[in-house]
Formats: sequence, structure tokens, C-alpha cells
Amino acid sequence: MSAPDYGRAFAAWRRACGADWDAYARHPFVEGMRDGTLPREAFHHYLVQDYVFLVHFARAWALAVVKSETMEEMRTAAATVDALVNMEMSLHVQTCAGLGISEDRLFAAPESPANLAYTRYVMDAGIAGDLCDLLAALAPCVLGYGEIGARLGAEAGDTPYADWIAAYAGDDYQAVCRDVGAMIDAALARRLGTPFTAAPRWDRVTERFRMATRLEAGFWQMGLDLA
Ligand SMILES: Cc1ncc(C[n+]2csc(CCO)c2C)c(N)n1
Repeated sequence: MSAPDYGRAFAAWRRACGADWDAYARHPFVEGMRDGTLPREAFHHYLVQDYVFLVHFARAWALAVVKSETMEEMRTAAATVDALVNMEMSLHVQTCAGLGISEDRLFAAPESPANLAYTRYVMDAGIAGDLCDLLAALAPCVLGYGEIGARLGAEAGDTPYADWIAAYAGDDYQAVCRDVGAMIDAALARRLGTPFTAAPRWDRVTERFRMATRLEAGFWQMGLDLA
């Protein structure tokens, strides 16, 4: 299936990062969720690490509030922090509880190096650069899960991971992806001009997107390797 429409920047970044993008969006971990062959322990390991990931991801979106230059940017970034801290993280705790993973285990989990590399890379992209650099590093996470969810929602058969797929394939999450895609396009147009793909800085922000994409693939691999 073709890529979903999450705006112009995403389409251009995705095309520029072709092989790296496919290595993430079609990683064996993802295909294992699709056909149900992903080992349970790998999914559980991923979920525990993902809790730690969400903590740092919320911090990175809080940095997007700091780096905002318009009220609209600030509202989107602040709403994302709120959704992560007050909804996603408690949902995550509930999901894990349903699978027999206690909150104590989540809190006690030592952070894996692949997890640390990814989240601190995103944070540093934002600290060293402006909102464009930060959003380019955040985009593979937000929009990649949208694309993966949409594809698996259409392709998956009977799989124990149907709930995970439904959450990201659903209309609510797909609308979040379109909103974030529009925010990214507006933020780039404001700072890089239009067309932003012709701006001197375009290649540098594309490299932020590429590295974050590679680190997302590393996160799936960490799940498979129980690393
Ligand atoms: C490694 C990893 N990458 C991406 C996501 C997806 N994700 C994280 S926060 C969020 C909400 C929107 O900002 C979404 C979809 C994840 N859970 N774990």
C-alpha cells in the first residue's frame, strides 16, 4: 500500500530516506506483529522499554514548547505533552498490567542503550537546533507508527497484537498524524521558506529525520534481541 498523507515534509523525508525508512517501517518486529509470529517475550521487553521511552519523549515535546515561536506551535506541543503524560503513560501502565507486567517492574527497568541513544539524540537535536531540527527528529516516531498502524490495520490477519495495531490504525491516531504533519509543514515554511525542500538547511534537517529513523529500527531490534 502507498504511504499515508501526513503532509509535504513527511513525504519528502520518507522518499529521501527510502531504504532506511523501509528498514524501520517493515522491520521483522513489525512483520512479526502483523503475522502473529513475534515472540511474547520480545513484545513484553519492548513494552517495558517503551515506558522509559515515553518519559523521555514527553520531555522532548516539552522542549518543543520552549522552541515554539507561535501560539499555535505552542498549543500543539503543549497538548502533546499533556496527552503523553496524562493519557498515554497511564494507558501504557494499564496495558502492561493486563499482560502481567507490574508497575514496579516498569519503574525499575534499566534503560537499554538503544533506548537511551534514541531519546537523547532527539533531545540533543532540539537543544542544538531550532524547532525544525527537533520536529525532524520527532517525526519518525509519531508518523512512522501512523504508517505502520495503517498498513497493518489493512494487512494483518489473526494476530495476538491486534489491539496494538488497532490503536495506531484507528481514526483518532490517524488524525493526530495529520495534525502533527501539518504542524511540521507550517514550522518548516516559517523558518526555511517555501518550498522548504529548496532551502540550504533542508539536507541537514533531513539527516535528523534519517538518524531518528535508524534509531527507531534499532529500537525494534532491541525488542527482538531482548537487549
Ligand atoms: C519507540 C517508540 N516509537 C514510537 C512510538 C509511538 N509513539 C510514542 S509517543 C506517541 C504519541 C504521539 O506523540 C506515539 C505514537 C512509541 N510508543 N515507541
